[in-house]
Amino acid sequence: MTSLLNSVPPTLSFPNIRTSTSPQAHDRLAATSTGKIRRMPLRILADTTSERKPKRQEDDYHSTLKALNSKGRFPRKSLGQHYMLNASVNEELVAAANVKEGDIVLEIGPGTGSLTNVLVNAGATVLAIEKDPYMAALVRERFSGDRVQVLQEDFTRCNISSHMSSILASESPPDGNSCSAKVVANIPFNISTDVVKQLLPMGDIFSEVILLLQDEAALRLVDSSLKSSEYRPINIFVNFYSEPEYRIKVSRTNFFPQPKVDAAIVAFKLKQMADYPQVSSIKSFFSMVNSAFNGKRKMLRKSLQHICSSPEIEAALLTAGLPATSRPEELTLEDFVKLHNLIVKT
Ligand SMILES: C[S@@+](CC[C@H](N)C(=O)[O-])C[C@H]1O[C@@H](n2cnc3c(N)ncnc32)[C@H](O)[C@@H]1O
Repeated sequence: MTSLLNSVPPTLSFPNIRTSTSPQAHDRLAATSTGKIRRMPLRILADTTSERKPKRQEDDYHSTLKALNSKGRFPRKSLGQHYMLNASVNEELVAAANVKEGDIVLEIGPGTGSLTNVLVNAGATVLAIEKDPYMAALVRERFSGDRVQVLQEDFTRCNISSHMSSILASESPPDGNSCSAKVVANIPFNISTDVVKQLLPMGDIFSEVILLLQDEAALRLVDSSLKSSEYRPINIFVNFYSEPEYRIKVSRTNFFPQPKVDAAIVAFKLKQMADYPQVSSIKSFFSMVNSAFNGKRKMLRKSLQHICSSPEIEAALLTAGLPATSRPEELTLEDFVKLHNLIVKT
């Protein structure tokens, strides 16, 4: 695994904002400068032509902090506001999704817009969902002449299918073909599970979901092996709906303020519905998987007794090529699928 270490020059300092990790200090970080958001003069020229706009300069440490200062904002811990200071991490995120001219990209939590900037430079149309009204206003203002739509909403509560359907309908080419979309986001760590649960079953809308996650959570989602104590229903869920890949470790030193943990880029290639494992009912499948893990130490012939009798479960396990004494952490996704189709009558 590669690690992007110390890519923010350690000698750089910004006089108005101090970095710290304690909650009190996090909330005390006052932004006192009146510096304005940097705008590239070439943008104005580009607005007057139908040609593609010249690329803007990438954000760096100073521009990110300056953007925060321009709105008198200080990072809010409750919103997981750890801003990316290293443009090459944003480039990695965009490259992982292979974003091309004309792609439609959902970004969750654009913050100051440093990743949005790279997405726009790659030619994407961006739908950005930002919960913080001040940051939503900042990004809306910053990208006012670009193909960027900013919605001030809580991602965990918004109707993302409906937002995406509207944007896909308006952006689809006139030949009747619909275009597919991607997700690229540096999300707050505290909503990672919600985001994964909401987005992975949306293979009809998104082809790739590229997220910057907490490193440990990323490893648990992607690498959890059978019989490990980290193996959970979410692992079955992730592999049911996607092909996950741990891409690159990102050191905590790349964020402002610096979090207490490292991060990692994870790429989820979403499956289309036709490629999901064949189960008679997805709802009853996950209900069975959750019940199986509720009694993690229990054998399946006990924890699944509400579905059918112990002898029937033992017989199904043997038919599936598994020991009658199997426990949930010993079953792969394929094993769970076989077991479900043998014991659940829908
Ligand atoms: C980790 S910061 C990343 C900011 C920016 N993308 C960057 O790379 O610097 C997370 C961003 O998500 C926003 N956010 C937090 N909770 C959110 C939610 N539930 N829905 C949408 N945005 C949220 C925060 O306000 C913040 O701007």
